[in-house]
Amino acid sequence: MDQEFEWIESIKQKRKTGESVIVGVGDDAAIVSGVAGFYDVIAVDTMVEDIHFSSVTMTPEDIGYKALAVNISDLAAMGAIPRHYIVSIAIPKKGWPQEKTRRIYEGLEEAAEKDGMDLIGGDTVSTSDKLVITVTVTGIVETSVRLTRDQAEPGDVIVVTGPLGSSPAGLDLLLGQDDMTAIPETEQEALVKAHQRPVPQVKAGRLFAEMGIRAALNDISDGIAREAKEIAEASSVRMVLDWNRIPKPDVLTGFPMSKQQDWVLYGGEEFQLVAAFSREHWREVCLRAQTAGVSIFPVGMVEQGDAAVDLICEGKRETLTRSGYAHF
Ligand SMILES: Nc1ncnc2c1ncn2[C@@H]1O[C@H](COP(=O)(O)OP(=O)(O)OP(=O)(O)O)[C@@H](O)[C@H]1O
Ligand SMILES: Cc1ncc(C[n+]2csc(CCOP(=O)(O)O)c2C)c(N)n1
Ligand SMILES: [Mg+2]
Ligand SMILES: [Mg+2]
Ligand SMILES: [Mg+2]
Repeated sequence: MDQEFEWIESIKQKRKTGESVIVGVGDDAAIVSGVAGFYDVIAVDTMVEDIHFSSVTMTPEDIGYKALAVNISDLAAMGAIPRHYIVSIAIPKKGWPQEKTRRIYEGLEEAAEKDGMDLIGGDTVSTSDKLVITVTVTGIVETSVRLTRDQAEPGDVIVVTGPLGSSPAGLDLLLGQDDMTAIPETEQEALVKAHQRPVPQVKAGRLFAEMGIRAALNDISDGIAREAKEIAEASSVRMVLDWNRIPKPDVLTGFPMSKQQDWVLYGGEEFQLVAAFSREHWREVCLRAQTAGVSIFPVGMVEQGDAAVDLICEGKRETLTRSGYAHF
């Protein structure tokens, strides 16, 4: 059998694809069915070896899992129901034998399983240097729903769906960048897991979509400081965050404030959602969240003013000048 053909056979998902896949892996392109009353939602994110992961920080399974999870997170931030994914992979000529690369697909399938996503296609090429994996995802959202970054209004409450800081702290642990030996082993493992296996907040996104309320939603890929700034700019509002209210792992609170802020505000790769919505919906959001098993933490308020992010911390209110992770 032709080697490339054999490779494609080996990476096809084991689960049978759903009924929406009319033509899946194996032809020139995929064909999927549409859904009446819904729009298609499409996103793409790339992970590059030694930028987003290294042999020290992630196993091949982790790489696959995370490459899809970060994309599902963008669907969640639009309130979408995940459906399909397409994988483009550039494999270095050295250091990535076929069996090791195939393990990436084990991770991809693991991330796909929870939301019943189907692999519908992809591309495989070689590269002279680092491994690059690009995943495109599709989902659907009700045509009436618009959970975009420009939806925040003065008076809104700002919430996040989970603790911040774990993933960057986990990365520092993996890279041995800080003396974190004081942290108990099980807690260390939790931080590392948050980095390697982030959980996209699909249920939380759907909660806002199903409620049908006005809300600005963003997933936290580059740190809350940057994601809040994106909402501030798109909505022309001032986002005011209260440090004490931002949920963070207890084990981080013993570190110097500047280190804590590096992790919690600027670290990123959390893949929690940050949302701004009217205070009049606060009670209903909380009730629905409880029923759905979604966590909601109020972390600040939206005010009128120049597009900026203010932080209230240790009795002072200051406009944040630093941003989160940036590639350039
Ligand atoms: N090279 C590009 N060409 C076309 N559109 C792009 C390109 N890069 C980013 N975009 C678009 O810009 C917008 C913001 O992209 P960005 O990647 O910052 O969002 P994100 O995926 O939420 O963040 P992150 O990549 O940190 O997870 C999206 O609409 C995205 O599709
Ligand atoms: C080995 C290694 N070194 C550094 C980092 C940190 N890092 C890389 S990309 C990124 C932001 C999200 O990227 P994007 O904006 O492309 O979504 C962060 C915080 C890592 N994950 N692994
Ligand atoms: Mg992106
Ligand atoms: Mg995003
Ligand atoms: Mg993204």
